[in-house]
Amino acid sequence: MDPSSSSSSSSSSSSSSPPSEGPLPWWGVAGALVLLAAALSPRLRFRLRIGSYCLLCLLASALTAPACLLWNRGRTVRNMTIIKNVVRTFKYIYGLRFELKGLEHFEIEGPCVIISNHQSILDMIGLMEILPERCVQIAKRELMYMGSVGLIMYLGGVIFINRKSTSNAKSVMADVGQAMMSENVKVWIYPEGTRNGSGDLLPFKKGAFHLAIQTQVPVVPVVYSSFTSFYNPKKHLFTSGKIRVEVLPPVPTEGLTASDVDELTDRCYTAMRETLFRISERPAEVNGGGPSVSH
Ligand SMILES: CCCCC/C=C\C/C=C\CCCCCCCC(=O)SCCNC(=O)CCNC(=O)[C@H](O)C(C)(C)COP(=O)(O)OP(=O)(O)OC[C@H]1O[C@@H](n2cnc3c(N)ncnc32)[C@H](O)[C@@H]1OP(=O)(O)O
Ligand SMILES: CCCCCCCC/C=C\CCCCCCCC(=O)OC[C@@H](O)COP(=O)(O)O
Repeated sequence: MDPSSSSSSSSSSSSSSPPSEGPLPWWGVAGALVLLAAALSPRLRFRLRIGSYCLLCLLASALTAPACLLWNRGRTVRNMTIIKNVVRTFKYIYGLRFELKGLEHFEIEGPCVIISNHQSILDMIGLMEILPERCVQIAKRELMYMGSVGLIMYLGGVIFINRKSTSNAKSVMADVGQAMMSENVKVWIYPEGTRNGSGDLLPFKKGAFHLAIQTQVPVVPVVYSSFTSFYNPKKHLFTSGKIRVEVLPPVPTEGLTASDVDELTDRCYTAMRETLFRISERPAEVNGGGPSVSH
């Protein structure tokens, strides 16, 4: 019997008979069950999607940190360019599309204080979509302990404050003011002081406005449209979506003093709230603006 024929016969017999139908490996079964459960359960689908985002941030941070260290040898605002280019790819993974308006208002020589509304941890994608060069953020210090994400924030020059201690926060912000001027750095602050997914604005904290007046630099308001059409943790909603971003004209602070903080805060709050309602296609409230400063 010709071995080739026997092999061909065995191969023909093997090619004619269906592949051996052994049981699925355990991981195949587990994966199939997760996918089935996710298809059936919005809550699970939401948790898988937002969990993948957290995992992506942790992994991307762990991989970007060595690049920052090799390229820029430590903590410097120059690392923000590397971080920005990495995070900007996330929008493709989650199907987020940005419509940008007013970027020319970022073309400011020298430092400024940028303020924007803050809706969720997804804001990092919107932040990096338009982040100008040499711009760092003010963050709650708890974020420093978020593993590789905390490390990458540190390397990018993020300034950590203790929100629970006004005196500590004020002294840190005073140091920020000096660094802004000496190192020609812009500072991005979320004046609401916390995430707010309501589709409206929380009353503004005053630190950003004190900082701008103390350094006599302009305040540049930035507004992101409401995420509620595609992201709502309470409804386990997290799909793809469009985000309108509008950079408003700089608000000058030359000649202003600490006694002008409340008026400057109100002016920015009102302009941002009107913009938020407009770009989110939400009817403006009949009774005008809400409270602008924390009481
Ligand atoms: C490669 C993959 C990467 C994957 C990860 C992606 C990105 C990571 C990398 C980089 C991006 C990092 C982005 C991080 C974003 C983090 C966002 C946050 O953490 S938001 C929360 C923290 N931020 C804030 O809280 C800012 C807003 N808060 C303030 O500005 C506050 O004013 C404050 C300074 C914290 C003080 O807080 P307080 O509650 O006391 O607020 P008030 O404003 O009411 O002030 C009380 C009182 O003090 C006076 N005041 C305030 N500040 C000052 C000042 N600087 N000087 C003088 N006086 C001040 C104020 O006027 C009040 O007095 P009065 O009522 O009499 O007027
Ligand atoms: C080894 C320790 C590992 C820790 C695991 C951490 C798990 C989460 C990991 C990554 C999450 C990605 C987050 C990207 C940065 C988000 C910045 C942000 O938006 O923080 C919220 C803060 O603005 C306001 O907080 P609050 O609304 O006041 O609350």
